[in-house]
Amino acid sequence: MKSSVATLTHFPLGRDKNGLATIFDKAVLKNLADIPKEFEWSSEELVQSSQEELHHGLFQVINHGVDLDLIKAAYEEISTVFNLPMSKKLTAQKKPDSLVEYAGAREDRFTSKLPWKETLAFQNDYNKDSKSQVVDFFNTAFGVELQHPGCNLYPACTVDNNLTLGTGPHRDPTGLTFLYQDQVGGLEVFVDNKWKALSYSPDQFIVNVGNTFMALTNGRYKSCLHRVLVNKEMERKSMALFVNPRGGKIVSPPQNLFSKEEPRKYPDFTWKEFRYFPQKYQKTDC
Ligand SMILES: O=C(O)CCC(=O)C(=O)O
Ligand SMILES: [Fe+2]
Repeated sequence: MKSSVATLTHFPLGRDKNGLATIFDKAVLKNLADIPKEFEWSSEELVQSSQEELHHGLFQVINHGVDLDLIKAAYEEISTVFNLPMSKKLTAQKKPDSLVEYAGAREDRFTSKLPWKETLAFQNDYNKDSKSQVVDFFNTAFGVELQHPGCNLYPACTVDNNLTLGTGPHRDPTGLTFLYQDQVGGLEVFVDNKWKALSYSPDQFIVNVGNTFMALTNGRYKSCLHRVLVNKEMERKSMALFVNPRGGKIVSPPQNLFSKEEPRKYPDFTWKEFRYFPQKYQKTDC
């Protein structure tokens, strides 16, 4: 028998009683008989990418010095938050003066081809005591950098339609994205014209080159095309740290990275102008 929720007009999983908030509730999802059409990606998007030659722009990092117990504790915290009642989570929907933002299926940004996930984003300022080389680099290049941590929960997608994605193919607009995925796996990168799965390892961070870093290196580092598959049995959680320039800082590559033979590939831009462009046109949360 088909679930009646799939017949609601605007958003198949429903809205709150004020009509403002998207309901993307794993308790409801597990009873769906069909995947709502908003979550179906086209077969091209599932298989292909562009013709250009791609370097994958992704690094797997171990020996990073982050305590595994800290990662575990962060995961427990994420579970606590995502397991809160839906009514509580919806109170953290985007408000103009809030740094915390909860969203279900990102329906606030897209109305079709939705990602099968809930997200919680927040913001923290640069830690001046940090000894990290990456932070130092961004600090030198951009003055003071801004970090956006976020976490994702991908509910199990029990209906087997082969068209639903946890996160659709996209490149992050960021400088760099640091990612941690759990044992469920599902993160894939497009390399040598194929999607390649990234295996899970408890001590592994994944670093993606984003479009801003690509522009900063005049295209020497390619930004990474990636996506996340859904899992039929298990829910998946991931944590991301998006490292970006301060809003008003102009992103411009150093002079020695371009010449007559190797001209500028991208115009100057500020992160403030740039960040909302991919949010509008691509499936990404950064
Ligand atoms: O959940 C993940 O592993 C990746 C999420 C992602 O690509 C993003 O938030 O930009
Ligand atoms: Fe991403």
